[in-house]
Amino acid sequence: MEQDHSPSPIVILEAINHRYSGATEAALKDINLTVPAGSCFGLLGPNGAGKTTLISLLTGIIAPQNNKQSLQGRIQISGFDYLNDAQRIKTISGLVPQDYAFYPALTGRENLQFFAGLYNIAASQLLDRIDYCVAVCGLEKVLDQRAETYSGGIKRRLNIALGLLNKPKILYLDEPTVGIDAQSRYFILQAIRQLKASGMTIVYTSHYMEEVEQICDEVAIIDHGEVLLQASMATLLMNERKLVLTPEQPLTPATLAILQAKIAVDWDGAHMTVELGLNQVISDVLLLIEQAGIVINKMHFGSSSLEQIYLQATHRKLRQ
Ligand SMILES: Nc1ncnc2c1ncn2[C@@H]1O[C@H](COP(=O)(O)OP(=O)(O)OP(=O)(O)O)[C@@H](O)[C@H]1O
Repeated sequence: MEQDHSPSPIVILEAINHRYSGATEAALKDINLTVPAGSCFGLLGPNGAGKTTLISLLTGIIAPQNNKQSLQGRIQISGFDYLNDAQRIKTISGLVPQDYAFYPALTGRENLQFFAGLYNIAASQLLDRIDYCVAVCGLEKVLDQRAETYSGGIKRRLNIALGLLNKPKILYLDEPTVGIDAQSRYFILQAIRQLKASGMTIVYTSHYMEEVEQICDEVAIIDHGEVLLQASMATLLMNERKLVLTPEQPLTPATLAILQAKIAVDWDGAHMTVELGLNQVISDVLLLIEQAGIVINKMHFGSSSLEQIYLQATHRKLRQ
């Protein structure tokens, strides 16, 4: 497994296992992860990989007291120990589940007021807090309509607003953009950026690679309950900087040897593939190639997309 640890993790998981009662296989196996504070952390994996289980564990949906026997390993969140400080962890965590978590027959305002009552928010702060959630999620115009009348996108936004009621330090979003139109998707991604800019740590699961690529700065790919890879987005995409060149004439072994003494180049009989190092500049590489007397007919440069990296890691598509 590849890992690059960022300096100040807010969530630390060490050797975490979880097996649902009655299940033959563990849903989480020896999970080691760190979520950098203030990051937008993308948790990726195919159906059944263990993403929701992991979020449920971190947010106490799978209650810690039920895990004292079965939980091996260590979870620390914002300096609090998972088993001993469960209540404090709850107060700094917000969860936006995959399913709608509101009463359809109530209006948006009534839902916000009802769920705010479940937190210990001082009466003097209550209205401001609801206003904050409404503003982040753009619910002003629909606030006094019943939630069941909302479009899919607005329902998702109300779900997010409810997860923000305790102004969490860490917000867990489980597939917040499933089944919504492009405009709502854009709105939600902007809201997530805004929350991150305010200092909130975001843990985000999604099947949409292009979304994750746009908003996440750290990514973990999990499958069959195991972490396959954790890396910063920059490192992940940077590692994949490849220059593919098609020369006019096939390379001779002698020319290849000269080039290989200077750059990391592979030759498959038709294409040269150059792996660019972090500080390597394309023009320097092209100059070397020109100096070796090679005429290039075609050139392609680009990082792999996150989707390509994901497929390489999991050997399968997101939804099969
Ligand atoms: N309540 C449960 N009881 C028993 N097994 C469960 C339970 N919830 C999930 N599982 C199993 O645990 C494994 C991980 O499931 P989980 O829902 O965490 O995956 P996921 O990555 O969130 O999938 P999806 O993308 O479909 O939401 C699966 O094999 C699933 O069948």
